[in-house]
Amino acid sequence: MTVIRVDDVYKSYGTVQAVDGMDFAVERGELFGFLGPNGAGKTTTIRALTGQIRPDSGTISVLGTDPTDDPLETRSRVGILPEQGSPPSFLTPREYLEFVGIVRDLDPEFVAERTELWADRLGFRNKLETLHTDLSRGQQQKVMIAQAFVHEPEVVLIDEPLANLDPLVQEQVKRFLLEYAADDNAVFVSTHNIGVAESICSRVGIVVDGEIVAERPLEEGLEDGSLLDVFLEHVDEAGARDLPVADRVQS
Ligand SMILES: Nc1ncnc2c1ncn2[C@@H]1O[C@H](COP(=O)(O)OP(=O)(O)OP(=O)(O)O)[C@@H](O)[C@H]1O
Repeated sequence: MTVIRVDDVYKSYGTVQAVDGMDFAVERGELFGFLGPNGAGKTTTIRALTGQIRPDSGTISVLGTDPTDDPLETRSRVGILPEQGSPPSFLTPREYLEFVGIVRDLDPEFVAERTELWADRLGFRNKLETLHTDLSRGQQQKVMIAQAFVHEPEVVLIDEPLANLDPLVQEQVKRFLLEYAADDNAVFVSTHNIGVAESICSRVGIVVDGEIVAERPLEEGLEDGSLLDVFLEHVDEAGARDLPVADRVQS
């Protein structure tokens, strides 16, 4: 069943054409990778998927609803982990997750139980009562992951999921995302990191200059070389320069 559908979407900021005829669909059970270089239009697309901006033209449907028609309904059924989002500096993780629970109209006992579960899963239990301002960037990222999943959404939109996390936690989060998607949910991961896309995604769409230029299923390996080869084939020199060094030297 299709849970995200983006049909011929365009969005410009003044003279910059950020999204330029974007087309894709994501099904339940998929961990879909939205892979593109800096400035490809990934964040703009996520903002449209969450109803924060209205496309200039084209249509978007998330769980059967146009997110700009009913952003609150969309956000109640969707988990969002924004790029470089950080929790409020003046709250502790426990207070913030309680706050998210209230906004999402969740039972406080359920939220308290989920808070413990996420704190254990990501290893921030000893920081539950510490103000975010006193947490490291990686610890704040863990709290942001917890808030995206606390209401057990059917669709989760994540911008650069593993940013700032240490390798052990990266592995735990990868495993969790795979399990979460397989449990009849959909996880949409936006990233410029080929390694991340290759290691977790069941399917990848390569985004260049505001549109998807290639799509590949990844579960059974690629027929036309590595994902890096496919990526480089479709991304111009400027995009290739933006790749993390580890990805450039890996082929
Ligand atoms: N508010 C804005 N005003 C003007 N231009 C913008 C704005 N937001 C984004 N852009 C431009 O739109 C294009 C797409 O940006 P977007 O943030 O969607 O890319 P991205 O793929 O998420 O990049 P990155 O991987 O660097 O986060 C870029 O050229 C960017 O400079």
